[in-house]
Order: sequence, then C-alpha cells, then structure tokens
Amino acid sequence: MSATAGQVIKCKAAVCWAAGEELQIEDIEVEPPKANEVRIRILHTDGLLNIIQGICHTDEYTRSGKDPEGLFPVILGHEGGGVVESIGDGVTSVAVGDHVIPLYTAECRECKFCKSGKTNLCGKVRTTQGAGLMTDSTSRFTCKGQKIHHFMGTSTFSEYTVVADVSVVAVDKQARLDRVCLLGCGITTAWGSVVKQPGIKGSTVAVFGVGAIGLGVITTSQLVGATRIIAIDTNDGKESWATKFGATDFVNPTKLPEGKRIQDHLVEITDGGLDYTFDCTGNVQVMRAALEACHKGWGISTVIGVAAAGQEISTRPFQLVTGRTWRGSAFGGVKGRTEIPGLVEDYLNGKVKIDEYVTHKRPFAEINKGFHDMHAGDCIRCVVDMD
Ligand SMILES: NC(=O)C1=CN([C@@H]2O[C@H](COP(=O)(O)OP(=O)(O)OC[C@H]3O[C@@H](n4cnc5c(N)ncnc54)[C@H](OP(=O)(O)O)[C@@H]3O)[C@@H](O)[C@H]2O)C=CC1
Ligand SMILES: N[C@@H](CCC(=O)N[C@@H](CSC=O)C(=O)NCC(=O)O)C(=O)O
Ligand SMILES: [Zn+2]
Ligand SMILES: [Zn+2]
Repeated sequence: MSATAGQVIKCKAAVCWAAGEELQIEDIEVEPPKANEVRIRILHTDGLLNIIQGICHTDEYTRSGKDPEGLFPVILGHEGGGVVESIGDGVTSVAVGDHVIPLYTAECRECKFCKSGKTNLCGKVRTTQGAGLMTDSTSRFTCKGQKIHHFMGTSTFSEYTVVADVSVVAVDKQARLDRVCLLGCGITTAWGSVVKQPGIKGSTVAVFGVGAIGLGVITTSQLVGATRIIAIDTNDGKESWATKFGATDFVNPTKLPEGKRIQDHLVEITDGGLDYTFDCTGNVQVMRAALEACHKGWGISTVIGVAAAGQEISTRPFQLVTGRTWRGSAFGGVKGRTEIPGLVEDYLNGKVKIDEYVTHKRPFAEINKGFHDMHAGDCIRCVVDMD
C-alpha cells in the first residue's frame, strides 16, 4: 500500500485549456481511483527510474483543434508508462508497484467486440473515453477548481493519471519502462498493422509517409519477409531513415515529372501495382493514391493515418470493383492486455526496435517545444522526460 493511497494527490500536469493553445504546466489535483480504476505514477522520484514518454501526432491533432472529438480543457498524452500507485476496489489485473503501460484501446474481454474475435476495438469504456471521462461520467482531474477532461482514457502528460483497469497492462520489470512505454501507440500500431495482415511474406509493399508509423511498417514488413518495400515521402531527408529501417526503394512524389501522379508511377515500376500499401500520413489525397497504387485484382491498402475533421476519402468505385481492398487499422489491431507483454519480450530479445525511433528529447517543462519538433521535418519521435 502506498502512502498516498486513498488521498487526493497534488502534482504537475500539462493542461491544454483550449483548442490551438500551447500546453501549460499546472498544479492539478488527481482523485484516488474508484472501483475498477488504477492510479499510475508517471513521474518516478527515487532516481532509479526516469520516465520518458512519447508525443504522438494524434496528441497534436487534438491539441490543434482538428479532432472532431477534441474536448477542452484536457490533459493529453497516450504513449506513456508508469508505476501503479494505488488501485480501486475490484482491480485484479494489476497491483501496486507494477510497471504498466496505459492503453487507449481497452480490452475488457467481456464485451461484444472483445468476444467477437474479429477486432481489437473494445466497447466497454469507449463512450465515456470519447467524452473525456471515466466510466461513471466524471473526471478524476481538477485544476484551479475546474474539471479537466481525460484524453483517450490515458492522459499521460501528468505526473499522476487514473485509467480504467481494462485500459492498462503490466509489463516485465526487466524491460526499461522509459523505452517500452513507446509501445503505448506508434510502434505497436505499425507492428500490428503488418503482422495482422496475412500475405505480406513474399509480397511487395508501399509505405506512404516515413514518420514513426511508416518506419514501423517498413521494418515489420522486412521482418515478415516482404520482397520489395517502397517508401514514399515528400521529404528527401526521410530516404536514409527509410533505408536504415529496411526500405528497398524511396520515391519523393514532388520530384516526379510534372503531371505524373505517384500512384501511376508506382503502378509502372511494379508491373501493375503493389500487393500491399499503407497510408501513414493522415492526408486523404495520399490515402487515395495508396489505394490506387494497389495491384488490380488483389491489392490491399490499409489506412493508418488519422485525418482532420471534415476530411473524407474518395476514389472511383471501379478501383474496388476491380479487386482492390480498402481497410483501416486502429492501434494495429493489437489487443493490448493480451499482446503488449509479448511485444515487450520481443524488444528485450532484439526483435522489435524502440530506441532507434527517438530523435528528440525534451524536459516536461518544455513539452511545447516537443510539439513544435514534430513539425520540423527531422523528428521521428520526440520524447518528454518526466524527471
Ligand atoms: N490508426 C492508429 O491507430 C494510429 C494513427 N496514427 C496516425 O498516423 C499518422 C502518422 O503518424 P507519424 O508517423 O507519427 O507522423 P509523421 O508526421 O511523423 O509522419 C508522416 C510522414 O509523412 C510525410 N508526408 C506528409 N505529406 C506527405 C505526402 N503528401 N506524401 C508522402 N509523405 C508525406 C511527412 O513528411 P514531413 O516530415 O515533411 O512532414 C512525414 O515524414 C498520423 O496521422 C497519426 O495521427 C498514429 C498512431 C496510431
Ligand atoms: N478522435 C478522432 C479519431 C482518432 C483516431 O482515429 N484514433 C485512433 C488512434 S490514433 C492514435 O494515435 C483510434 O484508435 N481510433 C479508434 C477509436 O475508437 O477512437 C475522430 O473522431 O476522428
Ligand atoms: Zn498515438
Ligand atoms: Zn471489450
């Protein structure tokens, strides 16, 4: 039992008060966990463990106001790790002191979705999570007397956070928490999007967008045995990254002859198109190009990127009539409580890269600089040092 169990904890958090505003480091209050909830210490003060956590483009997407589900004021962050400080009644899946990763895709194992065997999406907490609240429709965070919304059921940009017990997984304490916390989103999303897509072994793949997600798709495609992996990015600086992670080719669509569309170029250089393509940009024009770069009769295109409010995808229905498939992937189709412990072991065994994605590091007090880093073009993953 920790000394703070059952008490309101006062700590620091990065609060975004309104859409488009920078985050403010504020003193907040974090209520104890209620039944089936877990309070997690993201800041570790004993000097043994220095937590870092990632900033994902989806945090920026919500901060910017482009997310139709965005609610403010809010504590963002969904790629973190921490240590369980206390648990509410009925919690059996994690214990005080466990090293844990919060999961924005819950896994209750009881709902229609979880029991379907067809999806990783879980229905248990999604409605209240989307409303920025815990399952009893209240928040555990206050600041200056005001209620602060939770974000994606995780809100990791806080020294303490509260999550549902179905939204957290304990991991091997031998794994450095300041590394495996990055499995909370981007790397796992990319890994799952590839390993859960049958047929990539021996096939051709095109990856649009060479950020953390695109690199994860490239390296996992290589791991499962894709024969040709074409990376596409508008930034030439991404070519060396793509190659280092396993791409066989790199194309910058802005360097094609005038009027030449990227999908037409890809179809030409691949004898009819790719077996598999992935959108890792969030740009709906790119999503279309990725679909249309697929081979007639069997090509499959996966949308991973998150597009802004009001954006819609389109293509000629004939593209689908003639055998191309458009699909999407949330958190890579990964069931976090079941599969993240195995991914942690894969990291410990050198089968999954994590450290290689980190290009920038910022102290918590400079978290806004981390958000700016993401727009600079040379950033794969910026991590925030909570110490
Ligand atoms: N479905 C899911 O579960 C998840 C989805 N996401 C989403 O995935 C997307 C990718 O995330 P992340 O890798 O972190 O993002 P990044 O911005 O780091 O990577 C995107 C890359 O695409 C490049 N790019 C931009 N426009 C084009 C274009 N027209 N053609 C080709 N490349 C282009 C960017 O270039 P430049 O460097 O010049 O900007 C950048 O290199 C985001 O939308 C994010 O929200 C993230 C996690 C989970
Ligand atoms: N809130 C947005 C949709 C955002 C979105 O698509 N989120 C992804 C994860 S992105 C992680 O970095 C996701 O898993 N969505 C599934 C879900 O149930 O939210 C909107 O409303 O457009
Ligand atoms: Zn994310
Ligand atoms: Zn469920």
